[in-house]
Amino acid sequence: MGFLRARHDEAPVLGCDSADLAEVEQIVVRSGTSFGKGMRILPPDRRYGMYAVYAFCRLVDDVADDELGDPADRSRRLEAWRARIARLYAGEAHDGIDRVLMATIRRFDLRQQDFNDVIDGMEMDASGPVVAPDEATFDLYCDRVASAVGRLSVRVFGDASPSADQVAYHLGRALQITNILRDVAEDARLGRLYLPRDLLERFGIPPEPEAVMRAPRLGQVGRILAGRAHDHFRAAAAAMARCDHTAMRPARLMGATYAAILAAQERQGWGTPERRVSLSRPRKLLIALRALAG
Ligand SMILES: CC(C)=CCC/C(C)=C/CC/C(C)=C/COP(=O)(O)OP(=O)(O)O
Repeated sequence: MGFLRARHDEAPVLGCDSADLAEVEQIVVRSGTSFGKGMRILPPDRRYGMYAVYAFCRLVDDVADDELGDPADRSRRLEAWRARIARLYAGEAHDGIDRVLMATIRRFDLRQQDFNDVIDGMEMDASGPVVAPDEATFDLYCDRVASAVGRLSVRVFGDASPSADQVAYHLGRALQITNILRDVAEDARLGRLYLPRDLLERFGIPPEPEAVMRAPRLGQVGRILAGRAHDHFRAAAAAMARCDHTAMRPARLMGATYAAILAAQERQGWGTPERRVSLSRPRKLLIALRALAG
């Protein structure tokens, strides 16, 4: 694993063992996440720090999504994660993921509250399923599962300013709303429905996953939520302009990738939610080149 060190006389990445670093990296690689490229462009300490944050998110998300366990079992496992995070802040690490996470927390001064917010968001799924939440719950969910990840991420990227937290607030919501619109069918198969109840009611759509899939007026809801996502993408770009330009490169790339997914969804329309939109490889490359040139 010598490739994790640039030169023999250089300090190891985050002061961690290469086997521990490889463990968090593997979780990211196996996930095939759309956000992988955004992480890979970072310098080594920040890159592996982001891998650790993503690995944490993936693992708690897997608990929330585990259909084999019952809600009480999932909640217990999420509480175990909360205790595990508390132990990291007390200086206690037991395995490779713990060690890289602890190094990341210390190096980038990450806040325990943000980890707990992510766990609280997963708990909403674990004890759920979430079905047509009211607007306040919808916003809280987006804050916990996406903006809290953003609050951890911007610090790892290299900007801990209030403007960077504004980027996390808006970009997190923009990404999550886009993700919800793209994955309506996949979520419905799991009995989940993240579209806000108030909007569904406004267009006479029953707040049930299967009904939403067949609703002729789903497009009305889709267009309103897409409009909100665009507003958040714009507000995130305005906040980014007040941040460290280099630090925000991954945020620009992640935003551009998901903005393109939203645009593809809008082009496809809202009548065939079971057709999940995706971006071709050349398209992704072009998006990356444009986002990084800016
Ligand atoms: C500054 C800032 C806001 C940084 C980004 C924070 C961030 C990565 C939030 C994630 C929200 C989200 C839509 C997760 C889905 O991930 P996934 O890996 O399942 O996505 P995929 O299905 O598209 O691959």
